[in-house]
Amino acid sequence: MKYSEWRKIYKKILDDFSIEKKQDERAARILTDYRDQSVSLKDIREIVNDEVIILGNASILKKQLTNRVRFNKTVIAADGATEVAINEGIVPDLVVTDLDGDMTSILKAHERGSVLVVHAHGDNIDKIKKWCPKIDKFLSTTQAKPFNAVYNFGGFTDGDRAVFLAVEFGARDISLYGFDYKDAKDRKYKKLQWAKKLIEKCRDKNDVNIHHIH
Ligand SMILES: Nc1ncnc2c1ncn2[C@@H]1O[C@H](COP(=O)(O)OP(=O)(O)OP(=O)(O)O)[C@@H](O)[C@H]1O
Ligand SMILES: Nc1nc2c(c(=O)[nH]1)N=C(CO)CN2
Ligand SMILES: [Mg+2]
Repeated sequence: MKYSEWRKIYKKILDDFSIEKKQDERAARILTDYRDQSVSLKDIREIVNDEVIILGNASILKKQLTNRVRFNKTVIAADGATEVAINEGIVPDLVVTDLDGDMTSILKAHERGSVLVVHAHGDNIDKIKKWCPKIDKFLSTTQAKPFNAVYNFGGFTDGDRAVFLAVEFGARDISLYGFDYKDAKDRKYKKLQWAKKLIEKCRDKNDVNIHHIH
């Protein structure tokens, strides 16, 4: 999604969650301290196939992954879903994270070959400073205005950002495991309602198939 289009949605999100844009921008600038660790867009393009599986972190995920035959599509884990995937012996091709999932599992996945997509926002600056030095290579994203090698493909939560990223890199058919927008409370519930709305928007704008696996 172009930033000119995302900006209108971003304004509504800033209002809805009382997020300070200036802090999001500050976080994005801090990511540039790690620019020598950048993964190229070409690397991401090679990873994302036509058919993609995205793992969200709803409590149903574990059951959905247990006893499944291994996937032969691109697998993208959204943050906390990485822990469930790794415990089931699945190494995601990509992990989309704002660094508040289980970092031991995320770093383990990275050691085993997962490429990380690290998102900066005003409320994870400490986590960026703590974890980015420990990551070999990653792609940087922001929800504010993109610049240099800090990208914005659209999306807000780790899960819907994974959908926007997949579509940006050519995915046409996306299966969502571990997505249950009602399975949370308070601020997290509100975030999941945004995730749902944004995934629908992404599907309608790009005419891609998105299946929720139950
Ligand atoms: N019921 C659910 N509970 C948690 N995550 C869900 C659920 N359904 C879908 N998801 C997706 O899985 C993603 C990863 O979940 P995780 O629990 O790691 O969330 P999170 O790191 O707190 O999310 P965020 O940082 O995006 O708020 C979420 O960003 C969301 O898009
Ligand atoms: N500033 C800010 N940005 C975010 C936040 C958040 O809590 N604060 N949470 C997100 C998804 O969980 C994504 N972006
Ligand atoms: Mg997260």
